[in-house]
Amino acid sequence: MSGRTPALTPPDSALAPVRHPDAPAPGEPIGSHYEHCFGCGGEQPHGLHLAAKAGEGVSVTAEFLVRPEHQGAPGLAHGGLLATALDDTLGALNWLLRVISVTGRLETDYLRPVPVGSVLHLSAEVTAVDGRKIYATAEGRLNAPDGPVAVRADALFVEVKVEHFTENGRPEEIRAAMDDPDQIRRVRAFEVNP
Ligand SMILES: CCCCCCCCCCCC(=O)SCCNC(=O)CCNC(=O)[C@H](O)C(C)(C)COP(=O)(O)OP(=O)(O)OC[C@H]1O[C@@H](n2cnc3c(N)ncnc32)[C@H](O)[C@@H]1OP(=O)(O)O
Repeated sequence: MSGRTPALTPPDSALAPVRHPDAPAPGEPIGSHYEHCFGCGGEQPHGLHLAAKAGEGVSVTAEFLVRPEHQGAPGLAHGGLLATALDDTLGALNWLLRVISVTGRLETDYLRPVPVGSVLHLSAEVTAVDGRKIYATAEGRLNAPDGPVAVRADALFVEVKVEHFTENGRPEEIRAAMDDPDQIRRVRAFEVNP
């Protein structure tokens, strides 16, 4: 198994993560931040449809049913999609910290093949915070929360302002999201920490 690169090792000055008082309660579904998100959006027909739940502390869990459209080799999940599943589960940690952050670096270990039809039980937690840098780790287990670990990742997320999205996203989608008459969807797409 690979070791962590220095960029993913929190410095001695890093602090333990703090669960936000308004974070969803353990066991509560987190829901999609954006309906067209490939990882968790309900309106992406070929998306992963990840359903994340808050865990204890600064952690989340999620499940991903590997469907035929997720194949790489015959009958096996594509590795890039497995990285996406890990990345999106890690992204859900934003709701526990109530900050907006994006993936800066993601290092993935593939430990076992993941057959089509498997349910990948994902879990992720923040391990340390250093200013805008959020260090986190995730793993995916086959077919049960205590099944064998098939994939794992270490990641660095970097806190950003909402302008990261509004100034860089394609204007059509930004406008559509901002004009969404559903206020909850509008807030989730743009304001993790209103
Ligand atoms: C609204 C709903 C939301 C909800 C959002 C939920 C989305 C969930 C989806 C899953 C998550 C994603 O896929 S997010 C999409 C994929 N990611 C992206 O598109 C990000 C693209 N990259 C960028 O925009 C940028 O590079 C940033 C924001 C990551 C960093 O740029 P910056 O803001 O200028 O900050 P910068 O000074 O460079 O970096 C800050 C600190 O982080 C460190 N750092 C930065 N990048 C790296 C890196 N790759 N490896 C190591 N370290 C790094 C720097 O050394 C520095 O450390 P020091 O000098 O301070 O020590």
